[in-house]
Amino acid sequence: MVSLQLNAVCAGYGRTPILTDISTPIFKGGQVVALIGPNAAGKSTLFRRIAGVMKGAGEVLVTGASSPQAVCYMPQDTGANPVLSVYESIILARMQGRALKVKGDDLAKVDEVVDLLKLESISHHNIGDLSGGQRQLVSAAQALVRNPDILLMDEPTSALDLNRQIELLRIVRALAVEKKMLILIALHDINHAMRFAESVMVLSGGRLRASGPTSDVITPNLLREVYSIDARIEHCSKGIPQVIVDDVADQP
Ligand SMILES: Nc1ncnc2c1ncn2[C@@H]1O[C@H](COP(=O)(O)OP(=O)(O)OP(=O)(O)O)[C@@H](O)[C@H]1O
Repeated sequence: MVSLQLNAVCAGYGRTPILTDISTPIFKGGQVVALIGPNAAGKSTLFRRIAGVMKGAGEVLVTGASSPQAVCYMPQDTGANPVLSVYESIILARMQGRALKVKGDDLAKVDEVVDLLKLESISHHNIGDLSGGQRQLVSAAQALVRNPDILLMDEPTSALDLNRQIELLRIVRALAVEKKMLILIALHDINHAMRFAESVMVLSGGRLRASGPTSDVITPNLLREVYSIDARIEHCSKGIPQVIVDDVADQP
């Protein structure tokens, strides 16, 4: 099974350091890990560093991967050419880094993902004609179709309506369990983190403020220190902890 551990990881842009000394426990496949933190905390930068798009000091240790292209980074929006159809853009994502000949099992995988994310009705539409939420679902499809061992999803629900947010996160969680994938998701919605992630990493100012089981880490104290809000943890009718925000905290 795949596993990921960060050891004193750093990264920056030019001479400006952004991430400092990030070390984590070992995260194993089969789970969802939420990455939370305020704007500009360094969440996307950390994903780029894990995906190998950025270099820096420290180690990103991946073991048990099934292929050399174990890690897939899903940006918030699809970068696909606007004149491609949805279906074509998903095939191209599937074929990334492989021989150009599309085989039957590639098309079967594309069909599976189109079906999973309910994209049939728009599969022949051009990317340039889609709504923001539809583009975001195509970005998710482009990531899932590659069947990575480790999937880094950067705010995958930011453009989706509430129903589709829950639907996508349910699919993601089921895939993590079923395919033993390790899925890291950057989220601004703490309640989604509490509902769908076993573990959480909290970034603030480019440093790891806390990490561990979601219900242990997300507390009123942490929310006050990291987000400057006064909040309580209540439980929904299914018994899942959820954050109720009372106010913006007084600044010290
Ligand atoms: N390409 C870049 N060149 C220079 N600085 C950058 C670049 N991308 C991001 N930064 C800076 O790095 C810092 C962290 O940005 P990053 O996008 O990683 O934060 P984030 O936690 O993902 O933020 P958000 O929640 O707002 O999406 C910010 O100060 C940002 O201005």
